[in-house]
Amino acid sequence: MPSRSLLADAFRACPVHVHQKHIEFTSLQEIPDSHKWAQLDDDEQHPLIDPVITESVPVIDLRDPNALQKIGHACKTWGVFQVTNHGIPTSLLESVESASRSLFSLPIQQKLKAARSPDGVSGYGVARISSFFSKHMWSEGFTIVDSPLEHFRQLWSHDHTKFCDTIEEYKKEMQKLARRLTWLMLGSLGITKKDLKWSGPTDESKKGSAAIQLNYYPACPDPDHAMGLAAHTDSTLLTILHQSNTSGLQVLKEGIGWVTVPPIPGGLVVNVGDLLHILSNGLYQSVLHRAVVNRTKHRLSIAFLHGPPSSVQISPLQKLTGPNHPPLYRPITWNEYLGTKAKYFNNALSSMRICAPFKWSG
Ligand SMILES: C=C1C[C@]23C[C@@]1(O)CC[C@H]2[C@@]12CCC[C@@](C)(C(=O)O1)[C@H]2[C@@H]3C(=O)O
Ligand SMILES: O=C(O)CCC(=O)C(=O)O
Ligand SMILES: [Fe+2]
Repeated sequence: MPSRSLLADAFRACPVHVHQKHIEFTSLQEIPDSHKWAQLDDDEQHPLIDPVITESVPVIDLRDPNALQKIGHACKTWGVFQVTNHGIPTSLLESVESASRSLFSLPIQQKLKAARSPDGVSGYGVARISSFFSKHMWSEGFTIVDSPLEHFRQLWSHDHTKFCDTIEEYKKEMQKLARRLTWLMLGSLGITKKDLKWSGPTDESKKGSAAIQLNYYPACPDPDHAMGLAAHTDSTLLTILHQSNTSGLQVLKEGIGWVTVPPIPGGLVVNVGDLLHILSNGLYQSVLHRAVVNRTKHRLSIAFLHGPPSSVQISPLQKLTGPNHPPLYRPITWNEYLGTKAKYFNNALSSMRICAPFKWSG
């Protein structure tokens, strides 16, 4: 594992102060006004779609000989897909889920010992994007960048080692899968390792950076007026999400509305992130998604946020630009992009556009 990644420096210059009292969700019989959102299904522009009667997010078996082409199609049309036969052992997914469950079950005072600082990236707290909303979200999060040792020692003074080992193993396996998926996603656009200067296979400094986000959504007495995690795109190349067996993830499909991504046994959700959208010069969409909550069941999700080495400049790949397709975005590093996102949130991409968007044909 690389010692300390530059990603930890990303928010030093743009601290996020979220003025939110930490509450014990489970003790509440009704949602307080601070957490009450407008009726979620009232959005006429983006209605909620029943996945049984409409299209659903593609499920791709990585052993399928046509996986490359199916992945390319999913990235262009949905910006998200689920993968099966991905090689991550079920036992590891269960261990990381169980570690997350233990973490969020701790008393609030204990969790706050590992609270994320306003200018930090790692630790316990609300989602960074909370500062953009007047209402609070019905969730708790824990972000891991680099080693979780110090925070885990504060949470569990005696048995933190086993939780650290689980996270390290998860990071190692997910890193491999993320690199494989990146090549499949870029490969279906005709991009090879030669086209990407920072793609060296072994050099530590060229390995992508990553963060792990543990999300916990307690059961909620009024789920239609609560938001687990508000609509956002991920500031990554790609995100791999494991969700516990309760549904809650929804993605916005253009021209259709919010579509639920149901948990499937052994499946992992893969989102196209903003940096892959930039690399692909707009061919792949970074998917807008959100998490809703459930009246009786709590839900956990574990996101592996995969990015490039944090100091590498990301810009539209030369092979995907030309007279009819000029570069849509200026070059930017992952760290700079996280700063831009912290400032402009869902307008971050448009803030770095250098030419008017165009439609790709085909
Ligand atoms: C690498 C990162 C992406 C992220 C910000 C972070 O530094 C670590 C947490 C990530 C996360 C997870 C929940 C949703 C999200 C929007 C947020 O508030 O924190 C993402 C951030 C992102 O993708 O922009
Ligand atoms: O919990 C989910 O389904 C979504 C989580 C998510 O979008 C994230 O962690 O970035
Ligand atoms: Fe996300």
